[in-house]
Amino acid sequence: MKLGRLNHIGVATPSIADSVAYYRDTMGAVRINEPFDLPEQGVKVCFVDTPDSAGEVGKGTQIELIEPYDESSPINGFLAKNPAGGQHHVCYEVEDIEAAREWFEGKGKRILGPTRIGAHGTPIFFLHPKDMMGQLTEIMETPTSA
Ligand SMILES: CC[C@@H](C(=O)O)C(=O)SCCNC(=O)CCNC(=O)[C@H](O)C(C)(C)COP(=O)(O)OP(=O)(O)OC[C@H]1O[C@@H](n2cnc3c(N)ncnc32)[C@H](O)[C@@H]1OP(=O)(O)O
Ligand SMILES: [Co+2]
Repeated sequence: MKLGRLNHIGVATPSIADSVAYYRDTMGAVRINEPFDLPEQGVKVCFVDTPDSAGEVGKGTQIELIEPYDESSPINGFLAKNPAGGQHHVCYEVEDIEAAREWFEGKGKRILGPTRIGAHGTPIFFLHPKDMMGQLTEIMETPTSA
């Protein structure tokens, strides 16, 4: 498996509206996308775009703001421990999601649940933070338009 680009950093928040104000007013983000619900993943989502090395906004790593969708959200435990929110996961792209799954399985890493469709419309899976140097790690297949 070949590690791809850092697609996004997931940031858990009790309020996407408050986080949007922070990225706009304190961090000077020039493009913040419309929030949307992803009930099948138990979260509300909002992407903050950063520029790539050429300065092109929308081509760089994104900040993925995630707020619980309901009481069964997978991020409720994290927010109970970190009520103000904080860095929740890192997400790397790969060319072939099934090959990546086999790669991590072969290394004895715990995969959290099935491969499913993520917020970018491509397949994703998660790896347990205790097997990944303390970081909850999301692996996503590179979008074909990228
Ligand atoms: C927007 C859609 C999608 C995308 O396309 O990008 C997403 O990103 S969705 C993001 C939300 N979804 C997920 O996080 C799914 C995967 N997560 C899980 O299955 C669980 O959250 C979890 C990682 C298994 C944690 O479950 P939880 O019940 O909250 O905690 P535990 O008590 O079981 O935790 C065990 C252990 O791990 C530590 N921990 C928990 N979360 C994190 C984290 N985000 N980063 C680092 N460490 C984490 C936790 O503190 C426990 O440690 P100890 O206390 O030392 O036992
Ligand atoms: Co994510």
